[in-house]
Amino acid sequence: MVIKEPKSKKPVKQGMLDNVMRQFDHAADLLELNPNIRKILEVTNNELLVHFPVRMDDGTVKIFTGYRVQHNNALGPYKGGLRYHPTVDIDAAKALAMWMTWKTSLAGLPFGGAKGGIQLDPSRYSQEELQRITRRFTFALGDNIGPELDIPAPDVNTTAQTMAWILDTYMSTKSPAERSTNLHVVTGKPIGAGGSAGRDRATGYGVYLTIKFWAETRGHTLHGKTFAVQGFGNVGYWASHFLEEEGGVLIGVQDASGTLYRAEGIDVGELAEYARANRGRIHGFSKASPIDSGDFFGLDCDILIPAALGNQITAKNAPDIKASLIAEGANGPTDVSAEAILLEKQVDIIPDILCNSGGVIGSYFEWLQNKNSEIWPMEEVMDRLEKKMRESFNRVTAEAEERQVDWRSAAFIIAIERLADAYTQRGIFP
Ligand SMILES: NC(=O)C1=CN([C@@H]2O[C@H](COP(=O)(O)OP(=O)(O)OC[C@H]3O[C@@H](n4cnc5c(N)ncnc54)[C@H](O)[C@@H]3O)[C@@H](O)[C@H]2O)C=CC1
Ligand SMILES: O=C(O)CCC(=O)C(=O)O
Repeated sequence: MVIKEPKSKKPVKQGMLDNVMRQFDHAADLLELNPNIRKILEVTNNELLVHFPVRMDDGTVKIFTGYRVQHNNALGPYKGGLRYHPTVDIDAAKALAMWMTWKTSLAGLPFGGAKGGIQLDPSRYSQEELQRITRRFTFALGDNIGPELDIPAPDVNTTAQTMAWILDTYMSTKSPAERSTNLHVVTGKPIGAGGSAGRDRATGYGVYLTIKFWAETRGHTLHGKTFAVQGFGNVGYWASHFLEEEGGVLIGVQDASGTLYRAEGIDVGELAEYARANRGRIHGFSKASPIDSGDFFGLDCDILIPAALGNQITAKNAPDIKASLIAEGANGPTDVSAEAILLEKQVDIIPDILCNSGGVIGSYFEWLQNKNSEIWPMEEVMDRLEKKMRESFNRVTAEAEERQVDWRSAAFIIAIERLADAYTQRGIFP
């Protein structure tokens, strides 16, 4: 199924914002979405940009720029990660916040969508500096975040530790009575600081589950299936770990430091151990061969898992892709023109808002446990996660079948319809 150009004539900007808007427009056209609801959903509710000073280890003061975009909260508090990366800007935050709105809606969660972060390269700062940067950013965000208002979580280059610093800083601004009841201001925390069992692996496990469901749908087994993963951080590692457990063979890996290939398979645990000792980088791992980064997406494998940044699969490299499945661990890894090429080639694509939704579902479980003073065991978290992922996957494939559209369009339609119902039932658009 080829994605048609949207009817609306907006200026075409390169980048993730253009991509998510085109995806939205396409689904809204298919749905014949009420034009008033369309107007609401195509804009963000709030966009916060903060500049804040931080003292560096050498005593100098540096000014940083942070962002938090709150796209929509019709279904519940704003929810979404914080990214620390040089490419973070207002448009990136807007695009990622919109994807969060569709993702939480599709998953049937009582959340809206937000995203943010800081424009920086974390590899240039010490841990102490990153802690001070995070604390000053949290202070600058002030009461624009909150457990019932906007709940951040980890994303690229932010971790459970980052969330713990945010929690601690946020708490320090509250009265003693509020301090014990605000643990759910962030999710993805370390377990000892109120985190949930399983949130660390929830996104990668969800990616693996959708691949497993895909294999069932197509009548395949995962045993012996070859896969390549771009990004060997939280999402890429855990997705690879679970796929390997099921008999999948990792033949290619790319991260910001390099690209590796081994036709006979790369041991996921060994590579992870190497990366852990090498500041998270895979470069220099001796049990696989370094290859040219431009050859990564054309690797001969069954499954490709982009689990790094947006707009990685483009019209330039899409024709080279040999995999029969793309499982989008990352947000927005495939641009609209690449998607048209891939669908024409009959490559299956599990869209990001479905494929990587295990993370925010895991975050919802953490938020619920904090709110209700509960602690769930790992098994319960993983069982509930699997149930929710299966429901979402089945709904998307059934909608796609019924409407004869691709999986991304079906996922967007389900997500937008839920939001449209919320606005209609509130009586705003009788
Ligand atoms: N952490 C989470 O729970 C969730 C993350 N995601 C998405 O998954 C993707 C990855 O996130 P995380 O694993 O959390 O981040 P991470 O910071 O743990 O790992 C990012 C990985 O991407 C690699 N990378 C960065 N730039 C690259 C480039 N130009 N080429 C190749 N590799 C590059 C890094 O080297 C690293 O291995 C992002 O798109 C994020 O938005 C989506 C849902 C939830
Ligand atoms: O866990 C969350 O709240 C959001 C994670 C995230 O940023 C994402 O799903 O893209």
